[in-house]
Amino acid sequence: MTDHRAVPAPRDPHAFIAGLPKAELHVHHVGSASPRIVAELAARHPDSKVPTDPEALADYFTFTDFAHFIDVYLSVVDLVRTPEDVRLLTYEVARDLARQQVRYAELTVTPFSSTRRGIDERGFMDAIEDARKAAEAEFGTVLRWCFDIPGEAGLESAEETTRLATDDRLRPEGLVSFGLGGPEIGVPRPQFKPYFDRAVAAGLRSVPHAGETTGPETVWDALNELGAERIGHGTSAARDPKLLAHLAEHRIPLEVCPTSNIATRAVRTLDEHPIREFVRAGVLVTVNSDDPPMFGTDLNNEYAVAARLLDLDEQGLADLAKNAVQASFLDEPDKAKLAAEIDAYTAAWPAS
Ligand SMILES: Nc1ncnc2c1ncn2[C@@H]1O[C@H](CCC(=O)c2cccc(C(=O)O)c2)[C@@H](O)[C@H]1O
Ligand SMILES: [Zn+2]
Repeated sequence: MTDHRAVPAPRDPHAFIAGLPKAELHVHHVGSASPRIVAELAARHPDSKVPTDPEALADYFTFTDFAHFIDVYLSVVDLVRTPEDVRLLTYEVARDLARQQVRYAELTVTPFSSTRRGIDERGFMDAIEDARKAAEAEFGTVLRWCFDIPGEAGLESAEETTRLATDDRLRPEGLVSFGLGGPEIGVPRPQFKPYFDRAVAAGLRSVPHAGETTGPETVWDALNELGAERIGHGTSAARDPKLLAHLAEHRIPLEVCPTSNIATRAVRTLDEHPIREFVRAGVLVTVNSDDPPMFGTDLNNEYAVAARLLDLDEQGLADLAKNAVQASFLDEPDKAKLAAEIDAYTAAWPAS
């Protein structure tokens, strides 16, 4: 008779992941607008072209390529028109993070896209800060901001983003880092060096997107010209062994967003995703969700994807969550506290 106990059942990591305390380091503010939030904003602004029916919205969020993704992304940006819209979006995004046991998130915010659409800059800053404080008090999720330059919008957007991030009268308390997003093709990174220099001089950490849709040379530029301390995506680094060795040696973490890379067609299939190569090369890998509702994912699902691709058990998933804590811009005592919470959860698993 076969002893079925000898064949371990494939583990379902979902329950463990759902309760695992986590940190999210790469997630966009507008890109986190769930169907529920989109419907609420669209009800306020009925002239919008963004569909509100969840099925139609899922179709709308199917992208032919990265440029198409950005077009659709900007149509959702157009839904956010007043400081009260900004507050609603931010607060509701925090609620969705808290439901996934995300204790700490660095949310990438693009203030230029809002101020150029006519939202008052003071009103914008007050709205995100008000939502941040309410979310921490009510949901226990700590939010911090990364202000990013939408590179394709040109140096005017870089100047404006830098001003908003460094002017002491405007700069929000929760701001910790400075980024660069949008398309990379035709938008060379070195031109943003003076803006990153100013942001870093003002105490912000450098976290540009690089190597999402272009080759490893863009990641080198992000490191050498922009002083990157973490890399958003960095997917194409897998094609350059010297770069992988450099990232590993200098402990520059990658913010890997597997489902995003498939949805924007930056990578063909999950099985071809280079996350395994990154781990094999000793790079500090964090897993993140990028624009979760637009890509039909959430952070928990990204951890499940990583568990499959990296063959992780519960301890491996806990280590992945601790990578994000280590790579975060929390201070050391808060890092230690969150890492201890992850350890305690893992030690108590399976919870009785
Ligand atoms: N996977 C991603 N990879 C890269 N970026 C991503 C990703 N997901 C979301 N973003 C966001 O998309 C924005 C792009 C905005 C942009 O290009 C643009 C161009 C011209 C005008 C305007 C405008 O506002 O008028 C905006 C970025 O700032 C970034 O925060
Ligand atoms: Zn991103």
